Amino acid sequence: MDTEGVVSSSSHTQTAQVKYVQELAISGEEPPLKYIQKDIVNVRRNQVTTDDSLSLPIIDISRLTANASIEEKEEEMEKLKSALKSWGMFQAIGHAIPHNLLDDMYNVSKQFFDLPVEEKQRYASPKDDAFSDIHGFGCDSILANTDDDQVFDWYDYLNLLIEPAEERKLRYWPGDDSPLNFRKTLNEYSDQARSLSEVILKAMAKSLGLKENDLVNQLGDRQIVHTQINFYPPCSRPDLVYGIRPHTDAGAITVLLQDPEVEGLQVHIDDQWVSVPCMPGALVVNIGDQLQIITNGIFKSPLHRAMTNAERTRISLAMFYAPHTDGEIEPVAALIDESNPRKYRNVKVKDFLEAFDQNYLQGKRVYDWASV
Ligand SMILES: O=C(O)CCC(=O)C(=O)O
Ligand SMILES: [Fe+2]
Repeated sequence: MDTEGVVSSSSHTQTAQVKYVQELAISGEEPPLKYIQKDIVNVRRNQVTTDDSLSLPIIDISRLTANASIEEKEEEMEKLKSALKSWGMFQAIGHAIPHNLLDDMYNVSKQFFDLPVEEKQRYASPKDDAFSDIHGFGCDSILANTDDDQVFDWYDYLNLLIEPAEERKLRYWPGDDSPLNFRKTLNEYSDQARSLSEVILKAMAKSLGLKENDLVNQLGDRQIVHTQINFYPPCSRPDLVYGIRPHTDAGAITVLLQDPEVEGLQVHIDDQWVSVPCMPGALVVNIGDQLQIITNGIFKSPLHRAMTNAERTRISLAMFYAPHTDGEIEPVAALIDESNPRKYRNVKVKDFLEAFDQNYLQGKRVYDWASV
């Protein structure tokens, strides 16, 4: 057994010492020790709930837009607010993104991971990138800040910075020839998902009694948009590994295109893990830590995780929206009052992300670090 999860190869890229999970999965053998999570043996704490009354809220975005009646808007905004206060996550239906674009995005993502490893390695992540600054194709084992005790998650990824457009690192972007139309599809999808994120941020602001643009403005005009396409091959022991360990997202808001058929996402609420069902055509939206800070803790950045299974590969595509790393964030003044005193201090985004990286690897949450 390869206990390090890493083999030597004479690859022509900088990432010579990597074994991708996709390759490990081919043998069908038990996962290497390096992937066995220490906390997962605590079966009771890890089990997913059987309580049917706990199901992720569904928000109809069409009821939040100009075409909806005032009553519809108010009703849906209340639902949105309550979903974000308790779950921090919801399924978005009735959004304007055509379903065939979602299918196309899923298909080009799948086609990318179907390419031979040597071809994907042309876009491989450099080994020395910090966790929150990874670009390109990779897997856990290439993170520079993983030490010997670091347990790896059972997934490979493609991580691409989309905005600001002038900061794109196109050398990590698969071309439009292989997979066919990859860039075109990603550009179309990211444009539409960006508009959706703004519709949602505006509705969130209004639901909190703020002006429509108050949250959008917090992200600034140089907001960071990046995508992470996650590829989870089957694992012969899904009870021992995480696809992605329990974590919160660092940014402001995340829009997730889930696999249309294979479940795996779970969210933590009321001390229980709840499965997020596949809803073809829907997008899963969640708050990240920075919006929890900006909303002075009113909206919750939910703990979530991705599980694998023994039979089927699962793919998901997350779009993360966050303030630029040059900026600073703090709770919106109008959300601080006697009943909800200021919870977080003013923090530089750069410092926040550094703290996020350290906390992530230790399985801790970062909001404590930002507390007043
Ligand atoms: O695969 C999923 O459903 C979740 C992915 C995720 O949480 C992430 O990329 O941050
Ligand atoms: Fe996440």
